[in-house]
Amino acid sequence: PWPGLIEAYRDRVPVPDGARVVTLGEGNTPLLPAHHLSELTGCEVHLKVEGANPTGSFKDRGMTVAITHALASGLKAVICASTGNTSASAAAYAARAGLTCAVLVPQGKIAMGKLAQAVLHGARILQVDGNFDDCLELARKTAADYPVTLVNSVNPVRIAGQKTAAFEICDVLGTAPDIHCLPVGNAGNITAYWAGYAEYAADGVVKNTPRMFGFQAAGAAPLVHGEPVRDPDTIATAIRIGSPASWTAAVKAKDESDGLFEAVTDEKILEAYRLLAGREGVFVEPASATSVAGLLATAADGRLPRGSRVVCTVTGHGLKDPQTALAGNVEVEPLAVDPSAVAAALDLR
Ligand SMILES: Cc1ncc(COP(=O)(O)O)c(/C=C/C(=O)C(=O)O)c1O
Repeated sequence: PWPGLIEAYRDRVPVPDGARVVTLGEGNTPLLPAHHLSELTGCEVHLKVEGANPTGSFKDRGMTVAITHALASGLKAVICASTGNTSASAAAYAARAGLTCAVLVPQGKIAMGKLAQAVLHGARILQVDGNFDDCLELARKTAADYPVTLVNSVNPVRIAGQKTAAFEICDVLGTAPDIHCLPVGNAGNITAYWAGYAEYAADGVVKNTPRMFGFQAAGAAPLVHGEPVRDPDTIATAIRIGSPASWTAAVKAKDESDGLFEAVTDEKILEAYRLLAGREGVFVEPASATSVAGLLATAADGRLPRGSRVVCTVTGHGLKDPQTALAGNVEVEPLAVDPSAVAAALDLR
């Protein structure tokens, strides 16, 4: 059976000697061939389905390591700022470890599924009248002044855990992909992927590294503009971030990999969101569809060499944000009154 991420990559993920490993069986997520996207782009496209993690997003990869370290440190509480998924993951792993968890979330801008998770896992939820960046500043100040561990991705052990996604992709494909597409918010994940690919290449496990294609929502694209965005806004609330904490490392990953940052509109994000669920059978939250919206945009304007081996990370499960899933997307079928009505609804006549 899959032992969880730390045991699976013991020699590559640092944990304190004798530490009790806190795991929920995270990692080993599907790398799914995307037949429809491959046809559309003329590339060999795979989806790294991170919604399959225990709390429904890639955050679990970093949180198993961060909470294992926090428990070993003897401190009794952890804190994080979050647009939602980090808080859901921190709350779950803290509960598993018997630690108290405080989460700072932007008031009214957290998707319902994520809030439900933090509530049920028993986190102390503090809604901040501001955006994610304000939450992170408050979390950092609190962790500096009080005996509580900050478990945001500014904590390097989070990056150490998240780089394992790159290892899994290489272990399955036998090589690194030519191009890796992913959404970018606070920029911890693109930093972690690049660290993982570079580590595997440096150790000769793979012979190549991918170009890192980081995509941001047009209303929240500081890395694309080259300067912070004061009032970021996008329907993809998970990446509604104006000043990424891992800015420098993300730019380094983009430059070293000969990659790019590009913005995609909310409209294109929702198109990819519907296409993933409707044609590939993969239900992701809007921020996750940003990577596929970006893939399609670069394919459309000829920046994706045909036949390229591409991996798109889809970072969170669609159930995280049921409100967006149902907003204006649903033609409610008439009540099924008799078999002919059902047949009609299935166009079986
Ligand atoms: C579904 C989903 N997709 C992409 C991102 C962007 O990753 P980063 O570029 O590493 O920030 C997030 C990030 C969420 C938080 O930052 C948080 O939960 O506080 C996410 O939840």
